[in-house]
Amino acid sequence: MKEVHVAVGVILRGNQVYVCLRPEDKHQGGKWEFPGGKVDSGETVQQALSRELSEETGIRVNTSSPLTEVVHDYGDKRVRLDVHLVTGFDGEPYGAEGQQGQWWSVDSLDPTVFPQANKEIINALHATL
Ligand SMILES: Nc1nc2c([nH]c(=O)n2[C@H]2C[C@H](O)[C@@H](COP(=O)(O)OP(=O)(O)OP(=O)(O)O)O2)c(=O)[nH]1
Ligand SMILES: [Mg+2]
Repeated sequence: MKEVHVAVGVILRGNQVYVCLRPEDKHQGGKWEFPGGKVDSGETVQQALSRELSEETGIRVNTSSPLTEVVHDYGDKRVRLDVHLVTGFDGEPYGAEGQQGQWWSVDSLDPTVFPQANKEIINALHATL
């Protein structure tokens, strides 16, 4: 199965991260996610991260650092999540594609409301902060 390369941004402010609700009609729909999306051909991960976060949350990424990389096979789709911690940005994130968005405290993140691959992201986040 082809692997989909995805740039994911964990937007961090204080002890909170910004999460969005995936639309029902999408893969893993109805789950909460960290904003991001597919790395287009000819694009660096950094470029994809900036583009996707601008499209999905309206922010401009200024400072980010690699957090972790997670490969996960959902059976119907295999993803490689290139996850970056976004600590510097301009603007106030919002659901720019009409999706719900919320700030959640890092300590209270419940892995069961995210896609399965996110358990590793949340673990990495706790280990880093
Ligand atoms: N953005 C994001 N995707 C995640 C997370 N966890 C996880 O398993 N995924 C998976 C779900 C999707 O299969 C894939 C991301 O694809 P996407 O639907 O966001 O891609 P995209 O923004 O480019 O949108 P589209 O072209 O499919 O409309 O990665 C996460 O925390 N954030
Ligand atoms: Mg997306």
